[in-house]
Order: sequence, then C-alpha cells, then structure tokens
Amino acid sequence: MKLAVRLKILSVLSLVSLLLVLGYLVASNYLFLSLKQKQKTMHQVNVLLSELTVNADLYLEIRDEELLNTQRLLSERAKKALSDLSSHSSGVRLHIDSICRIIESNEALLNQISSSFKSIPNMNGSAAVVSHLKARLSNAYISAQNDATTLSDELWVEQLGIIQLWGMTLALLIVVSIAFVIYSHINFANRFKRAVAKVLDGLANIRDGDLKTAINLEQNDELTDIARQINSMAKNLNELTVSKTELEAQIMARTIELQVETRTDTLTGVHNRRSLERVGERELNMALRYGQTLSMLMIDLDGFKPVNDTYGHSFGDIVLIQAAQTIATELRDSDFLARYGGEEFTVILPHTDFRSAYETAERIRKAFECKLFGDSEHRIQQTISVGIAEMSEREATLQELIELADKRLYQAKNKGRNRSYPTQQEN
Ligand SMILES: Nc1nc2c(ncn2[C@@H]2O[C@H](COP(=O)(O)OP(=O)(O)OP(=O)(O)O)[C@@H](O)[C@H]2O)c(=O)[nH]1
Repeated sequence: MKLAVRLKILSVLSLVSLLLVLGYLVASNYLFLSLKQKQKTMHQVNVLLSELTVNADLYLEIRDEELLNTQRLLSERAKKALSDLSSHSSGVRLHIDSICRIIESNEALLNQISSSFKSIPNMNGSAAVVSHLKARLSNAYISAQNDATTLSDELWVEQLGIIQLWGMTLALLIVVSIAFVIYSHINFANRFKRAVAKVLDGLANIRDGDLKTAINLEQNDELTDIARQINSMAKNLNELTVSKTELEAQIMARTIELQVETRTDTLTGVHNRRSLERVGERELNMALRYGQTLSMLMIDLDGFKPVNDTYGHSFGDIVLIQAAQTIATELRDSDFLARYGGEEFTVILPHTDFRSAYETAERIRKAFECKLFGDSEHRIQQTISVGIAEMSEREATLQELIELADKRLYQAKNKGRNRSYPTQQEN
C-alpha cells in the first residue's frame, strides 16, 4: 500500500476516534439535560396535583364557579405537562396514564358534585357529605401524587439506563478504534524503519563498489519504487563499469601492439632501427657506467641484389626473414638484434670484448655457410660479411660505434666478402 494512502487511512481513523469521543460527550450532555428537564416537569406536575387538591377542597367549602374553572385549568395544565414527558418504557407510560385518569375522574366527579349542588338544594350545608367528598377527592389526588413520585423514579432509572448503554457502547468503540490506530501507527513505523534501513544498506553497498547489490522490499509503496530505481541505477553502473574495464583492456592490448609495432621490423620480426637507437644508447651507457665491455656486429648479406633480380622481390623477402632467424639462433638472450636497413643487420653484444665478438661473428657466418635459403622451389646459398667494433674511448657513442662497425663491414666486403673483419690479428 502506498505511503500516502496509508497515512490518509491513519488520519481518517484518528479523526473517527476523535469524533467518537466528541459524540460521547455531546450525547451524555444531551441525555443529562433532558433528564433534568423531565425532573423539572415532574416537579411541576406534583405542584399542580397539590394545587388541584387544595382547589377541590376550597370548591367543596364555598362552591364558587370560578374555582371550578380554575380546577379545570389546573387539570389541563397537569395533563399537558404529563404528555410533554416523552416516555420510552411501558412502566413510565402506565404511571402517566394512571395520573391522567385520576385527574380526569376527579374532574368528572367535581362536575357531578357541581350539578348535584345545583339540582339538590338540601345538599347545601350537609357537612357529612362535603367531608366525605373531600376525603374521596383528596385520596385520589394523593394516589396520583404517589404515582407521580414512582413515575419520577422510573424516569430517572430509564434515563440512567440509556446513558449507561450509550456510554458503554461509545466507550467500547473509542477504545477499539484508538487501540487500532495505535497498533497501525506502530506497525507502520516499524515497517517504514525496516524498509529505510534496507535502502540505506543497499546504498552503502553501492558506495563501497558492490554494484551487483539489489534492494528487495516486500511492501508496495513509494520506498519500493525508490529501491527499484536504485537497483536499476546500480545495474546500469555495473554494465558501464564492465564495458569500461573491457575498453581499458582493449586499449592496453592495442597500446602493447603499437609499442611492439613501433620497435619491430615488420618483415623480419626483429627490432627496427628506432629500437636499435633506443636500446643501443641504453646498453652503451650501462657499459660505460659500470666499466663493462660491449661490441657491435654489422652484418650484410653478400650479393643480395642478384638474388632479388633472379628470383624476385618476394623470394628476397623470404631470404631476409630466414637470415634474421639464422642470426638470432646464434645469439644469447642478452644480445640485441636489429635490422639496420635493406639487407643489413646490427647486433649489440653486451659484456662482450672483441675476441668474443669475433667468435660470435664467425659462428653466425659459418651458420650461413652451412645453410640453404629460399622456398620449396628455389634453394640458394647466402653468405654474409661482418664488421666488428668494440666500444672504446674513441668509440664511446652509439653513432661512433655504428660508423666503425659499418666501415669495417665495407672493409670485409672489399676483402672478398663472406668474412668477418677485422680478424683478431688485424685488430
Ligand atoms: N627483397 C628485398 N630486397 C631488399 C630489401 N631491402 C633491400 N633490398 C635489396 O637488397 C639489395 C642490396 O643490394 P646492394 O646494396 O647492391 O648490395 P648487394 O647486391 O648485396 O651486394 P653487396 O652488398 O656489395 O654484397 C637491393 O637489390 C635492394 O633492393 C627488402 O626488404 N626486400
């Protein structure tokens, strides 16, 4: 149930409880006022009954017509006052009827006496008759007064009964509705508190990076709507994070690829000239700083132009790739091989003096001598010439070392190719 609806229902229930309390107060006040009014009427009836007795006695004494009229008037007023009493129970009605009957029969008797007085003149002055009539009328009115007293008691008991019944019913209703309102408020507050705690927990999880979190609320209110939105936000965020991680991985892989590409010769797969310059500088600086030896080999394929010319450029490419592999096979892991350009390769040999460099050059050269190059169609022999240079005080930079190795390579070519220059004796 929606929070707004729940709050409205609770407000209406609270209002109903308040109205019941007010109704109880108004009803009990009304009943007391009405009881008071009825008691007042009963008092009037009693007074009228006394006046009727006195007036009847007086009429019997002096037989004045005016008194008879007064008696009729008093009788009417007494009956009217009695009829004003709204009665509910049969007991009350019985007493009202009885009093009315006495008043009417006394009035009828007085009328009879009046006609008798007029028609039978010797009745005048008969003290015994008058006294008897007085007693008869008085007894009747006393009986009416007794009835009136009982009526008053009956009314009081009946009214109190009504007040009690109303009071009990309303009080019960008020207690039940207030209890229900209190229970509903407490229940609502507890559910609300639990739901808010769940939402806060979920938000804390998301803040801490748990984007797979899901807030599950049992009820169906505005808080559930908020939880649903938070869940969907976390899901979207999770998807974004995953794609961001994937993107970062792709960027990283591509960066590595590009780094490899920028330092690799695309044909042979060995380092390119740019890489040679970077690594060569670093190795030279290290060797100079720690007083270590370092040598360089400049290797050039002999008579490569005719290979291209005879078998084609693609065949030449195959030979170049196989040449790079042949050189690499003869090197240590710490050695560095790069394609200097065209059919020329450079090898940097760290921790290597001239003698060891010469040995390496010869090992490579001999490996070429022992091998056939080419594809399944054409197999050719391919020799190399090698220029050897060792780092020294004169050749302390990469450029100086390359120049020396290059110069010696051409000397090897001039001396007839397929050789390493200088030999140990020539150095
Ligand atoms: N197939 C192929 N040929 C290349 C490549 N780079 C350079 N060349 C060829 O290598 C040949 C080098 O020829 P030259 O500089 O005259 O030297 P050479 O014929 O090897 O003779 P010497 O070096 O004096 O023994 C040229 O024909 C170039 O076209 C390449 O990447 N692929």
